Parts: sequence; C-alpha cells; structure tokens
Amino acid sequence: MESDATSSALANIRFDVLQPSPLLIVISGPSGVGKDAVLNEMKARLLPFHFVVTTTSRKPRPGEVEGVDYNFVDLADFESMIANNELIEYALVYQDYKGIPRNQVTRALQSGKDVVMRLDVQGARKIRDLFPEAVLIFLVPADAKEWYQRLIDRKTETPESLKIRIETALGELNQLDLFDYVVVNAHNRLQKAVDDIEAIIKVEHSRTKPRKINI
Ligand SMILES: Nc1nc2c(ncn2[C@@H]2O[C@H](COP(=O)(O)OP(=O)(O)O)[C@@H](O)[C@H]2O)c(=O)[nH]1
Ligand SMILES: Nc1ncnc2c1ncn2[C@@H]1O[C@H](COP(=O)(O)OP(=O)(O)O)[C@@H](O)[C@H]1O
Repeated sequence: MESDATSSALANIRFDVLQPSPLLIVISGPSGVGKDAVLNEMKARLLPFHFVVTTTSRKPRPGEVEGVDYNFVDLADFESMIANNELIEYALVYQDYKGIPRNQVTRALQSGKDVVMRLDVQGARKIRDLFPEAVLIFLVPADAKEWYQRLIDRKTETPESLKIRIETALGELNQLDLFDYVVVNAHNRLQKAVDDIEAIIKVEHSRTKPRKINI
C-alpha cells in the first residue's frame, strides 16, 4: 500500500496524453492505379472511416452505384452546386466535373470519424491548401507497364479517354512532393497496399502533435 505522499504524487501524474483527432485522409494517384479498389477493400474490412461519396457529372460506368461510387448529377445540377457553394472543392477531371460536398465532410469530421476521400492530384493539392493537416497518400503501381495493362483490362476507357489519362499521369507524378506518403499497389498485392494504408493511419493517430483539421 503506497504512502499518502506517493498516492498524492501519483494523482498528479496524467498519462492520458494521447488526444487523437479525426484525420482527413486523401488517397490519390493516376487513373487506374487502384484507388477505388483500395477504398472498396477498406470498406470490406469494415474499417471505422467515413468514405466520402463525391459528386460527378460523369455518366455512371457499368456496375457503378449511385450514392456509393459517386453522386451522379447532370451538368446543370453540378453548376448550381458550384453557384451555391455546396462544394469544398471541385475540378474538371478528365473532362468531367467532380466535387466534394461540404456538408458531408463537415458532418463526418464532427462525428469524430476519420474521413477518407479519393481525389485526383489537383483535388489533393486543393485539400492541402485548404487543410494543411490533411494526410495525403499517393498510390502507385509497381511499374508503368502494369499500370497501362490495368487501365486496358478495366475496359472503361475509349482510346481518347485513355490518351487523356496517360498524358495526365506524367504531370501528376511530378507533384509527388505534395504528398505525405507513397503506397505501392503492385499487381495482385492489393491486400498489402491496404495494410500499408491502415498502418499509416494508425501511426498518424500516435503523433505527439496530432493533425487538427479545422473545417
Ligand atoms: N478533384 C477531385 N477529384 C475527384 C473527385 N472525386 C473523384 N475524383 C477523382 O477523379 C478521377 C477520375 O475519376 P473517374 O472518372 O472515376 O476515373 P478513373 O480515375 O479513371 O477511375 C479519379 O482520380 C478520382 O479519384 C472530387 O471530388 N474532386
Ligand atoms: N493490386 C492490383 N492488382 C491487380 N489489379 C488491380 C489492383 N488494384 C486495382 N486493380 C484493378 O485495376 C483496375 C483499376 O483500378 P481502379 O480501382 O478502378 O483504379 P482508380 O480508381 O485508381 O482509377 C481495376 O480493374 C482494378 O480491379
């Protein structure tokens, strides 16, 4: 049984120093690298994150689900969302509008959940400007050949849209310094890529200077 002096000293020692706050996590990278596949695997693992469903004027691809992959709207509706300042960020991505609904992200962060969004590199740059404390992760394939094959095998691109995506990727790779982490999503190694992302998020919650997102 400790003495009174010891117990009063112990009463002043507070080890509850870890004050994690919800992270804003951006997963970015060139078209076809596996951002959607990574997010789907994270969802399949029932990780306690809010996955932002962004809004697009692009037409749904076969298999894409409204409210899951995107909120699909027509161009006029997207333009009124811009006019009504409903989007934290928006961009013309491969000739289609894409944007992040402000209220969805605000609500998610206020709920205390880590918020995950997948954006193209220009979107990641805007999030960096708006929220310097966001965690930006750049996904890469093992090599260009594997990446090109993945885009082809996905069967979602016309020759023109494929050309746009390849031209865009070069410029995106030159912006790597914008990101905090690079994760390799190698052929048939999706599980490892998601393990790496989980590890990054875990470590980010152990920082002595937590990343505070002011939204
Ligand atoms: N800037 C920005 N990019 C977005 C948003 N939503 C999705 N994206 C990105 O837009 C790009 C185009 O997406 P998509 O049309 O599905 O083509 P994919 O990348 O070839 O699958 C992808 O890099 C997405 O991560 C958004 O709200 N803002
Ligand atoms: N690690 C991987 N190994 C093999 N194929 C993959 C891997 N990750 C993703 N893919 C496939 O590559 C294609 C592009 O992935 P997708 O998630 O659509 O990329 P993005 O969302 O970055 O455009 C899809 O057909 C997907 O199933």
